[in-house]
Amino acid sequence: MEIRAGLSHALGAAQTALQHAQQAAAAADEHRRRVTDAVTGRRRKLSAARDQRIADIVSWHDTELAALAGAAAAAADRAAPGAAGEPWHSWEVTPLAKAAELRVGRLLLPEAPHPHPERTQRAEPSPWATAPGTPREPAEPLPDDDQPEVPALVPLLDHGHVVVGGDDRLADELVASLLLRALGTSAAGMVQIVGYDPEHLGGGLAGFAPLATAGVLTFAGPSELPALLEDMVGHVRRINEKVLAGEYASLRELHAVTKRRPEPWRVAVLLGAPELSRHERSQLDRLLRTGAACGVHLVIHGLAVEPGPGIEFVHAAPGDDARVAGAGDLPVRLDPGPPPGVLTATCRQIAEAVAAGPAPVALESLLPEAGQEWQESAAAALTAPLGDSPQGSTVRVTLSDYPPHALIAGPSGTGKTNFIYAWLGALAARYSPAELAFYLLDFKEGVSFARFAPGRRDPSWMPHVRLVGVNVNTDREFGLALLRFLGGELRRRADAAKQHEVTNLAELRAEDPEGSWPRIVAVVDEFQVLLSGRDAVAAEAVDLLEDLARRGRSQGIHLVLASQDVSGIEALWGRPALVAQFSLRIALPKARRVLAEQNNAADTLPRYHAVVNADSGAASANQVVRVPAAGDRDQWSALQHRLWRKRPAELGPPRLFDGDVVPRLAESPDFRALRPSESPAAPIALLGETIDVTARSARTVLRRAPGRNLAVLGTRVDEACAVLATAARSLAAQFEPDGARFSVVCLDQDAQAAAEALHARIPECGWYDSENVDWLLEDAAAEATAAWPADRPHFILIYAADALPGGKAAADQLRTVLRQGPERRLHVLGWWRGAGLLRDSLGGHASRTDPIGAWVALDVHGSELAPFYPGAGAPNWYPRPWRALHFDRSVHRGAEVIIPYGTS
Ligand SMILES: Nc1ncnc2c1ncn2[C@@H]1O[C@H](COP(=O)(O)OP(=O)(O)OP(=O)(O)O)[C@@H](O)[C@H]1O
Repeated sequence: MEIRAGLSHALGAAQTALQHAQQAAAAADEHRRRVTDAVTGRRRKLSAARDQRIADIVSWHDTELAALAGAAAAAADRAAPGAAGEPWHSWEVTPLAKAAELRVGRLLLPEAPHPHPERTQRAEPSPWATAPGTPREPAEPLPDDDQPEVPALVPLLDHGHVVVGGDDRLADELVASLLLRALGTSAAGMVQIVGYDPEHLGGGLAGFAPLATAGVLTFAGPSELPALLEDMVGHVRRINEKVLAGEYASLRELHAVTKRRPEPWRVAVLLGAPELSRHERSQLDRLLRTGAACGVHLVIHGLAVEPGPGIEFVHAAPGDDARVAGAGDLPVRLDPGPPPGVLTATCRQIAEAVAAGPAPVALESLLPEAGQEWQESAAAALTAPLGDSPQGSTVRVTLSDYPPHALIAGPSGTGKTNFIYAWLGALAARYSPAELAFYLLDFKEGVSFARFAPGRRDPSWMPHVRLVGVNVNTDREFGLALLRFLGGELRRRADAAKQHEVTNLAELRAEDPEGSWPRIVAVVDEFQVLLSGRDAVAAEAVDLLEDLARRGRSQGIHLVLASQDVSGIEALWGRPALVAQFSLRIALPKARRVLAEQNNAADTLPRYHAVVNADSGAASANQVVRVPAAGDRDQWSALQHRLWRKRPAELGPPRLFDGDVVPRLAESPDFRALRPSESPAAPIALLGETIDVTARSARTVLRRAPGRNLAVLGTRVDEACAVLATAARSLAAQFEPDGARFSVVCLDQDAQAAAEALHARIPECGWYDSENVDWLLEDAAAEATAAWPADRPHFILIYAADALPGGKAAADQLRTVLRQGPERRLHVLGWWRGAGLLRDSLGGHASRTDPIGAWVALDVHGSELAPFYPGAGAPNWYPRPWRALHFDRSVHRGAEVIIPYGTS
């Protein structure tokens, strides 16, 4: 029992223990299941989070890379804009403000990104600013074409040199690309290429051949490498010395500071070379070191070059194997060479532009700032800029005691007139009219100086201009008149100088500060017309010129003589003393003889340039200047109006003498000044306008004295009628009504209308023709011989006096009137249709001619006038349309040329 009881107890305990154990096992199971579940869940979550994170990172990476590639492409665009980087299919010449890097191919980036289109387009905010980890939309792949392409660029112009190695064909294409892009990014002619291609004799640059015609491309022969290198080294030396001159470190810097580019880029293309000598090698190294600062660049293929600063190495190879040293290890895919069509067309275009010359510079560049005009004093000199020299410095021209006068030469069309405009404009803007006066004469046909005077379209004038003569090619007397006038002014100045005991203008001005002593600049364009021929006009002109040139220098009178060709002007070269005074010489392209004999600078001048030489043309004094365009009407009138508005109130317009214009009596100052008076003792008959610096009328005075008749000689009806009408109208203007008697006799049908018109203009004027002229003559002859004094003057105007009817009786009466009338205040103003016919009226060959005290000859040759001209000779007169020769015994030593007034 005990045992049983013991067993059963033990059993019970065992069962309990089992139960506990089973419970514990179940609990443990449960725990294990829960833990397992939790692990699985956590793992799933983690991997989801990881996936998300990875996706984010990939997306961020792609976007950043794309943005960076975009930024790189944009930077490349900026570094290589336009023609420097544009693909060939859309390529065109685009001159840039500064040198750019040049595209040779594209960089192959390590992982081609697939950016989101909006992101790559977006420039701001910078992709750098975005924190990593920010969720991004997944990148979408784009078609290949839209991927930002990052070009491979190499610097050349203003930076350094390029050495190309590798595949020959690809290297040639690459060199062609570089050169064309360099040409296309600069102004025509600013990149000059020298080719050295001993293997293919220029074949490597064949496409550029059109440039050779314009001198933009030259070739050095196989043996000429030393000369080529020497030449380039020479340029570097010269540019360092003269152009940079210690002031700038490089042309690039000079350009950045001054905005000027005085030298072209010179690119030497060396395509293969034999072994270089030590000297050649050192020249090459010198260029590689120092050339770029002076715009001398080398493009080398087939020649070993050590790496160095500023030297870019390109390895030409197909596919992805090309490399550009500047881009590190990145593979480069090279562009194909330029299409032949593009290459040839571009080269032609550049050659044409170079041949056409540089674009003109604006007149503005010579003028002081607006508001700064008229600030200079002309006491010592007149100085003005005329433009820039090719080296970029401003070229100034001075007129003073030395050099006092200028000689300008340039064949037609080379810009002589333009040069004069530019010079006068630059002077006029600096010196006020009180400091400077211009007298301008143009012997060429045309009206080039007319712009300085008021015209119908533009009422303004250049305030400094006192006289403008245009279309004076047949009126050489006008040139003479100007020289005489200047001679008078010279005397006035010399007298004043003597009075003040001074020797030149600067001193005179200091002694006489209140006086008006402007410097005078007298310009005579095509002055050879004045000096041509061996007549009296030429002789007097040369004498006057010589005197003016010699003495004018110290009195502030400066002569500027211009001509298409000074070489043949005998009157000039025959007088070495005269030529020597013209020490300022200005030669336009191809001008002959204006510079010294050995000085050929004008032969090679480009268009719109001039050689200015202040030392009588000695080569050492040459200054080349690029002349701005001053011919443009708009630019000119802007300047003229600006100065015109500033003119002093008392300054009137200049005298304009236009040889093509018939003057009008109503506008003659002398005619307008005539007033009627009681009984003028010396009535004035005006005859026409003199060819003079002032608009003066020629006149003859019909006082009571023998010989005071006027004869008009010649067959030209209109001119003869014009002279008679002028005389009659001017006489009539001096008398009260009834103060004088006028009779018009018309004996020529052709003059009828003019005679009638005159008759109608003069009140109470008698009219006679062949029917009743006998009455008048009878009356007049009686009057002329009467014993009683005449109560008033009587002017008889006879049209065609040689046609007088009435035979001998009438002729005698006329002779009596001519001989005796003037003393009785009876004056004949007659027109004879020839000098011989007048002689007949006076009584034939042996008769005296003194009843004709004054005459006006039209188409009558000088020699026929001898009998009416005192002394042995005949006046120098070759008839020309609407001009007449006037002579008045009582006042003239020689005859003067006049212009009849028009009939209106
Ligand atoms: N520096 C310049 N820049 C731009 N154009 C110019 C320049 N010089 C001259 N020209 C132009 O060239 C042409 C000829 O110039 P210009 O009339 O001055 O020559 P010229 O030598 O006086 O000829 P000509 O004796 O036949 O009158 C004009 O159309 C003028 O506008």
